[in-house]
Amino acid sequence: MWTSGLYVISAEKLHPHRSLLSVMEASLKGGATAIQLRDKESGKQALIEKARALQQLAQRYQVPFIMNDHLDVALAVNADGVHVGQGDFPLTEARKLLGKNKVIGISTHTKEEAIEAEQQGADYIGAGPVFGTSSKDDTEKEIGVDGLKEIVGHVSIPTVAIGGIKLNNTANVAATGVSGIAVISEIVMSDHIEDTCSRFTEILTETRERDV
Ligand SMILES: Cc1ncc(COP(=O)(O)OP(=O)(O)O)c(N)n1
Ligand SMILES: Cc1nc(C(=O)O)sc1CCOP(=O)(O)O
Ligand SMILES: [Mg+2]
Repeated sequence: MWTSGLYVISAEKLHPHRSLLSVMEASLKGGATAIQLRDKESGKQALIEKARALQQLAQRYQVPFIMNDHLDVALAVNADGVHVGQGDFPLTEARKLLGKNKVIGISTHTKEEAIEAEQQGADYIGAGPVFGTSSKDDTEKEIGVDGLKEIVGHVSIPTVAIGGIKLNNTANVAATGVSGIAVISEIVMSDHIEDTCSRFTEILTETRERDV
């Protein structure tokens, strides 16, 4: 299942000297199991062009491409899914427009939000921020590994941990029983993206093998 791995989220402004496509392709070469376009700056036309290019790239690597926030862009490029936040397009309305075969993920910060997300038919939840992050301005309070563990224990759909996830804390995050992890800065700002992604994947696998 793609949610059981490394979900890489874009942040073009963090790598001004490398293109969006080269960064995301390096992530895929390193083993990313899903990619998301997260872009708070571009207008709709540019978003559609970037999303279309990433959808085609993801298809070549046979992983899902998820569009953040913009359901209309997801529909325009036939993305594999959309990720919405608590204040974004309502999940139940998104499902009516996207149908049951597309992926819908939603951000959650508490066990109550996670339970509601599952009841409303989310395919996965993003749970965070686990740790402090500088990649998003308006985050909720850090939930820590204990908060993450609590969320994981209350839902059966896959939980993807997000927020401040680095190589040096991934083993602790993975030990909570999360399905996978979503990462921005540690990957897109890396000088060796492919190797960094491979290392994330190794740590996830090692932790799972140790904990069975
Ligand atoms: C996998 C994943 N989890 C959480 C988020 C955050 O979504 P949201 O709360 O809507 O915040 P923005 O990313 O839109 O600023 C995410 N994008 N992906
Ligand atoms: C996009 C996003 N959403 C979060 C949430 O808690 O919902 S934290 C976050 C930023 C994650 O970036 P980094 O891996 O650089 O910390
Ligand atoms: Mg959002």
